[in-house]
Amino acid sequence: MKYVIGVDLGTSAVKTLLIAQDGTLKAEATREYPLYHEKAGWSEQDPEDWVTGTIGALKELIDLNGITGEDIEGLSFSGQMHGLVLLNDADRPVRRAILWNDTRTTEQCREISHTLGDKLLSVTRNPALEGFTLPKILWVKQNEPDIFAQATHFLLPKDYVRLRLTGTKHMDLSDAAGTLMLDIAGRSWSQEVIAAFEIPQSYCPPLVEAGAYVGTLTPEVSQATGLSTSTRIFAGGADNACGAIGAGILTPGLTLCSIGTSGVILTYEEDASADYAGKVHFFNHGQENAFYAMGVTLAAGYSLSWFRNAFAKGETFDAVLDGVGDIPAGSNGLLFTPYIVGERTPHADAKIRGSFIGIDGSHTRAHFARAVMEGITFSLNESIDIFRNAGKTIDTIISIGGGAKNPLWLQMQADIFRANVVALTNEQGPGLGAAMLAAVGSGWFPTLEACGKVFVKHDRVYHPNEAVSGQYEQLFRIYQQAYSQTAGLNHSLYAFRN
Ligand SMILES: Nc1ncnc2c1ncn2[C@@H]1O[C@H](COP(=O)(O)OP(=O)(O)O)[C@@H](O)[C@H]1O
Ligand SMILES: O=C(CO)[C@@H](O)[C@H](O)COP(=O)(O)O
Repeated sequence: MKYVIGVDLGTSAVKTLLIAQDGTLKAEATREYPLYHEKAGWSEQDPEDWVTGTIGALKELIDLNGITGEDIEGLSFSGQMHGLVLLNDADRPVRRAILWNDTRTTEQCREISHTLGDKLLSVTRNPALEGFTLPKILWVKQNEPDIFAQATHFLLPKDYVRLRLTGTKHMDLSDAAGTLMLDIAGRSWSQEVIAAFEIPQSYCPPLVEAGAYVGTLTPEVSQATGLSTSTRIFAGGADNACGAIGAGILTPGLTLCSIGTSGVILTYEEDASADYAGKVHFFNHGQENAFYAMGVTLAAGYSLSWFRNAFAKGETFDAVLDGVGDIPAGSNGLLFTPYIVGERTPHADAKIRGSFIGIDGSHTRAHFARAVMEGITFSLNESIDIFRNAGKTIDTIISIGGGAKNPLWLQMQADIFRANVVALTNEQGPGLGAAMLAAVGSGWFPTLEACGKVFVKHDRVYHPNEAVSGQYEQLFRIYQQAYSQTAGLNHSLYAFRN
């Protein structure tokens, strides 16, 4: 039997999937790693943790499943986007990686917007947001000049892991799109952008397609994992591009909802002509010559994880959500805004923070848990609103990520989004997309669409309940007022955060 492996370098953990030629999941292995929040708004990881975790998970995948390295034909990656890994000339990180959910760079974003003016949107197709990579490079340059002086080039998280596994250095277009330095339509580094901030061309790695063959494992990694040096390694893509591939979002008309640490609503774009005026992100897809637009809720699953850690430590998500189904839509008047690390869509605001509004003496922990789920889903609905207002039809949504594990949440998505929500059997998120890139690269299928027909399997469809949807529509209009009603208070409280 032949297999491919998908490696999903997530924010909370690296997940490795062993996938057979019929698309079935044969095994998986995961390694978690820590996040460092030294100051409010900061979020960092140690790239060495990613490498150790990936090698450990790959070894477990091979060791425990009675297969040999030679059985694995291809391996590819999906990675958390935007994280800055600054490297020296020996290809070693000069500091910890600054992640996508780190919001220290508001000043640098202002500088980028001011310097590039209209060019920013026309070339990079995105506004300057704290999470993107270019502002992080400028932050290190301005705040840690001694460290910056040691750096000679940069990579994104999964590119660094791939470098350590294969010894080859690349960045794929779908991930490069999130640096704010790529000419998205032209599919090349924007000379205008990098020159404007005096970033030498040599800082930017060679660009490849997500499906490109990039090499084989080094003998050391082969020995450490049990994988063979004959396994072909393919570049891989940004986690949202891979999530879209793994959910079969490969043709126009399809929409994805992903609730992982962050949450996204993503729609397929067959060319770069759509213009959302920067209200949503616009990036290159992992499928060649295609694109996608997406709105991002920074703390989607993270809000529920925070709630569990703060108020139900040690409990499973199922235990935390116990009783939530008995509470009516609207959590008996309790509303939650999931801005606990700032927000991106539709309010790009690093200083906003979350609220519970309408706390009543009768509310129990289950009301709070339901309000958290509803608030996250309302936030995602803001992105759906943007797409619908731009003329897109959104009637069917494929739902993935940890949030898709709970049937109640899937029904809530259908009710709030007023769309049919499709769950996948064996939902594996971006890791499956990475495995599909490896399967196509290994010659198992001629195209990603052909692979999707075998690998992506639909499960139950959740239809909106008209009465509940009507209630949620009213609640959503109330939710939409919460940002402007709480922004001033939160901005004043900013000075009191550590
Ligand atoms: N059984 C569950 N029920 C509801 N939500 C869940 C469940 N399991 C995980 N989640 C949510 O999914 C999130 C993790 O999703 P995942 O896709 O694994 O994250 P990432 O890849 O971003 O690290 C958690 O933060 C949690 O909010
Ligand atoms: O910043 C973004 C997208 O722009 C995030 O979606 C990251 O790519 C990480 O996502 P998780 O899968 O860890 O939630």
